[in-house]
Amino acid sequence: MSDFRQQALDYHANPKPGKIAIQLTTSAETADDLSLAYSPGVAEPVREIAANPDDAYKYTAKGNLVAVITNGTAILGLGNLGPLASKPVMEGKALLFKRFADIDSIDIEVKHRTTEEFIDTVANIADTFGGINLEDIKAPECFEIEKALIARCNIPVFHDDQHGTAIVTAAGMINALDIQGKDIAEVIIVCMGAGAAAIACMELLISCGAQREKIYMLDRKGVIHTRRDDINEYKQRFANNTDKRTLQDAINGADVFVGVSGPNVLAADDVKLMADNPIIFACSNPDPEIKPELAHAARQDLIMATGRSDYPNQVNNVLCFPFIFRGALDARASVINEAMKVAAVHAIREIAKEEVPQSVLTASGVESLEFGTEYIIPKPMDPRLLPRVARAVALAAVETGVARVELPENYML
Ligand SMILES: NC(=O)C1=CN([C@@H]2O[C@H](COP(=O)(O)OP(=O)(O)OC[C@H]3O[C@@H](n4cnc5c(N)ncnc54)[C@H](OP(=O)(O)O)[C@@H]3O)[C@@H](O)[C@H]2O)C=CC1
Ligand SMILES: CC(=O)C(=O)O
Ligand SMILES: [Mg+2]
Repeated sequence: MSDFRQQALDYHANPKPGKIAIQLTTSAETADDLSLAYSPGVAEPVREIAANPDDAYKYTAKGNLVAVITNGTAILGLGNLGPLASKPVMEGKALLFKRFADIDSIDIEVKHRTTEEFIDTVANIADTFGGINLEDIKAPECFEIEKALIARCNIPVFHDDQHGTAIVTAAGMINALDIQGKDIAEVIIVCMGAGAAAIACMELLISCGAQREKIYMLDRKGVIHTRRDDINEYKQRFANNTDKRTLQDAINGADVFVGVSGPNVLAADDVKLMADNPIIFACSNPDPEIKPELAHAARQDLIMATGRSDYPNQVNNVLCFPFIFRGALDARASVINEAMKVAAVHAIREIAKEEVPQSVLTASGVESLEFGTEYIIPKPMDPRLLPRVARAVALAAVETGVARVELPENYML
């Protein structure tokens, strides 16, 4: 067994199995404590909440509690390995919520027969939580699931693989285009993958100025074009009126490659076909569409990003979901809307242009980081992400009328 594999297994097995636990927040030592925490004292908040459901935010952990919910149908780029196998990833998301935004979170892996059954299961438990982070649910079901749950729940429901990924991709892409001297409205974009992450990433890039007809989206069968009759309604939106059929057809002369598909689908020879100063976001986890070493060997003028922590330029939804939920929970937003997402894009990308704190350099094991080809986006452990992104998101919630509490004027300042 490789050293790294054993290290990863040991990390998950020790000192206790898994990565999260529950901690008490009040004293529960004495008989007096117990009479308050449990019977008879617990009856008092029960009565209050029964009379006024909003008091659940006052007397329970609801307001700082996010459920990470999956059915395990698209676990990273590993595919449909079922709910139980997805548990380490979901515990990982809970770890990240706590580590980066002090949000308590619990993973819930749901077995189900039909999409309706999944939706019912989540909708029926939603009131327990302050927010729901849907994770690793494959397309196209993920679109219907998220839409139905947003309609049925009065707390934010956010499919991280769609919107978290799109927000971070847009933030990194705007900066990368800036560095490469390219105009988002002019660039030819190849998107490998046509699932949850791909559709959301391309829609957000279009909102940021990219031209739909300059996007070539590919699934396992090749380019999605207007003469295909085997594509769902979500892929249909990206059907390009083109004669291009293969990855090689599409990437010839392309400025940008965004990979949200699977491992090793982009060859060094494909990279050589791209336009000058190309950008490659190979975001499949754990193994990217192309290894950075191979891509850099093929092109000197490249900006390269992956979803991983062990290469420069980590384009990963961890840069978004803890912070966007912090802002949404603090504003008690009823939803996470477009304005909140766009606010997150700009808050994230601006940080990369500023001087990097020493704590980030130390945690990254480097002497310096400066906005440029090897540093297009902040590191996840950057302490500025929490206040900046949460504030931008919460203010956007207030401005768009979805906040349900007043924010202190100096919130996160
Ligand atoms: N870095 C990050 O932050 C994130 C990265 N991702 C990565 O994106 C990938 C997709 O995730 P997600 O969108 O949630 O999953 P989905 O199952 O919703 O979509 C997967 C898509 O990728 C396509 N695909 C898979 N393998 C290949 C291949 N070999 N060649 C071409 N297309 C392929 C599928 O094609 P078809 O439609 O034909 O089946 C499908 O369109 C994963 O690798 C995941 O790790 C996802 C979220 C965040
Ligand atoms: C990062 C992530 O959410 C994924 O790869 O699915
Ligand atoms: Mg995911």
